[in-house]
Amino acid sequence: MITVEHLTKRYGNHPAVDNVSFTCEPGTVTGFLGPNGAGKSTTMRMICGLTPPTAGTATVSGVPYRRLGNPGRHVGVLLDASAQHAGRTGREVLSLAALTMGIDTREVPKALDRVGLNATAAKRRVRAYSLGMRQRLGLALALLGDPAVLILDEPANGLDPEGIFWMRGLLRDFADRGGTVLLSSHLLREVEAVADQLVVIGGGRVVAQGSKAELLAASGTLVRALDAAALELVLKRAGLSGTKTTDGGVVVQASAETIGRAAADAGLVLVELRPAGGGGLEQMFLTLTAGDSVKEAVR
Ligand SMILES: Nc1ncnc2c1ncn2[C@@H]1O[C@H](COP(=O)(O)OP(=O)(O)OP(=O)(O)O)[C@@H](O)[C@H]1O
Repeated sequence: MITVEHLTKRYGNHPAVDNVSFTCEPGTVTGFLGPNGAGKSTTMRMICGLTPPTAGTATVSGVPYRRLGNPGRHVGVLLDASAQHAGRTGREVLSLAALTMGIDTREVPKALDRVGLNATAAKRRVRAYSLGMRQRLGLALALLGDPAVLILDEPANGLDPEGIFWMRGLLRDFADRGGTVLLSSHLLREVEAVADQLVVIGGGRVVAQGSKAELLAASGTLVRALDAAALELVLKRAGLSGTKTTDGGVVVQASAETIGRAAADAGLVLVELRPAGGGGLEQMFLTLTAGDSVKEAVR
């Protein structure tokens, strides 16, 4: 269980994280989504006691991270895949961590095997690892203490499609066995496939949160017309704000009927009018992070 209450971090006058609250329950994967600079890493660093918050609190299994005795046995953390000592081999990295956590070093080969690092890779120095291999090593390290909670910042970075598929399976299995996972990403497709819950952050603030199903259902209406410029004009005249999609549609925070009537009144031919949720999480993400008016609409 992770509980974040009113977490805030200001750098000078800049609010990197602004009054962020959410919980991650056992048995679930929570996707922590946001564009670059949204405040994901800063939030995760605060949860892990690495960055002191300006205000607010965060607990893991009911306790602030810094007060956890032997934290690696409670929570597995992967914040930066390149944080490992480049001169050590993968096996050395895990062996040292095992000694620190009081774990039998005979667990190390199993941990390497679990993340798909073979005996040759285990003997290589981390500086020779690809980013994907570093992510795998970071995951092995996070899982080594058999924790109940995983906190992973962009763990899919550098993994190939097969690696991403593998990681999803691993996280799903971890949650299905009662674990709690908080997983950040700016690549929405990655999270869509594995998360049950979503927290979407933009400009340091939570702009949407809830179950994936709820959020997709509440993501507005996608409309497309033969004449895109005329549609824009009609929406503007009807006082309907929208966000353009990359393929010529518009996502509008209004019902299909409202949009359809406005189009009919103007004699506009629509070629598509449907809940935007069917277009996937990416559309919702674009909508939610598009502008303040839209953010207000989802509060
Ligand atoms: N140590 C720092 N000093 C000053 N500003 C910072 C510091 N760390 C982060 N920031 C700022 O806080 C904001 C949030 O950054 P953060 O790294 O948390 O975002 P993010 O969502 O993790 O994005 P990314 O995926 O790009 O890392 C950004 O505007 C960033 O420039």
